[in-house]
Amino acid sequence: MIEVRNVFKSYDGSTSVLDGLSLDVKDGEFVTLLGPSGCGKTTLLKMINKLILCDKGNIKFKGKNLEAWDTIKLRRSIGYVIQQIGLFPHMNIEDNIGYVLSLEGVKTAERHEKAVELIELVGMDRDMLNRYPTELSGGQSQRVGVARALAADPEVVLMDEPFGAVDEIARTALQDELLALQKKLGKTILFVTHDIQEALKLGSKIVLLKDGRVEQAGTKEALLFEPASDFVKNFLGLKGFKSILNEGIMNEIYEKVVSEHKTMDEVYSKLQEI
Ligand SMILES: Nc1ncnc2c1ncn2[C@@H]1O[C@H](COP(=O)(O)OP(=O)(O)OP(=O)(O)O)[C@@H](O)[C@H]1O
Repeated sequence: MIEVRNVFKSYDGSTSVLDGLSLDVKDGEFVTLLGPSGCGKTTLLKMINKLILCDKGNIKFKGKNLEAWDTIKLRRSIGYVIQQIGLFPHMNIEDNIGYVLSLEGVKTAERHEKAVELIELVGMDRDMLNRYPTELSGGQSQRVGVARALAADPEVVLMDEPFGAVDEIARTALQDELLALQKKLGKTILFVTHDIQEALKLGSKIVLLKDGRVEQAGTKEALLFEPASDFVKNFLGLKGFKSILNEGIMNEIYEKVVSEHKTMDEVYSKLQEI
């Protein structure tokens, strides 16, 4: 779906932000892009959406070079969700979601139908369509951002720290819903995050960037158990392990310990046993 080959980018003509980056995103894949602040994650997403151009290298979308794509057509095939989702404050939620469709000349009744379908798809009540952006919580705004990005039925959705500004409970719910949504719709997703647990939870493939290049790409098991470098090992570290344990093992340990009413000493020796 997306092929990035040996891409270079410098904003100031001397420091490389992307430094020979290559990356593949396959049809239906959920790829999470992880890396230290400033390593070029947002730059790469903007490049795929033709918001900025690379200095050298090549990017293909569906087998065709980006230069050969009509920019408007490309952007309609690629949904884009960012942290400050930028809903239009003077439009209600229905019009926000249907904005791209209105540009395409889709009639009001059809836009309404689509907005109802999408708002319910992202787990919100259709009554919310009449509200204005200032009347929504942070988590609800992000859901609307996802609904809006899906309105033109894009094949790919680029997401740049979409859940960065919401609290942990809303964030966990949004992550679970996004996973369910991706399973249902089969969209290809490229998701930027600086949160290690989020990257490992969501991605079927995790790509760790360092200094504008891919340090390692693979499943979470590959990155955790076969790190390509000390950087990968140290970057994922204990947080990475904890996020695997979260998926059941921690629960099992907790249930075991709680149900057996151990004293702290007993708990400690039990944990050592495990
Ligand atoms: N328009 C710009 N002009 C000049 N420098 C820029 C511009 N946009 C980004 N940069 C610089 O390029 C580098 C990479 O930025 P980018 O936003 O791609 O990183 P990132 O990995 O997404 O970072 P973060 O995790 O902090 O969001 C940074 O050093 C940033 O300061």
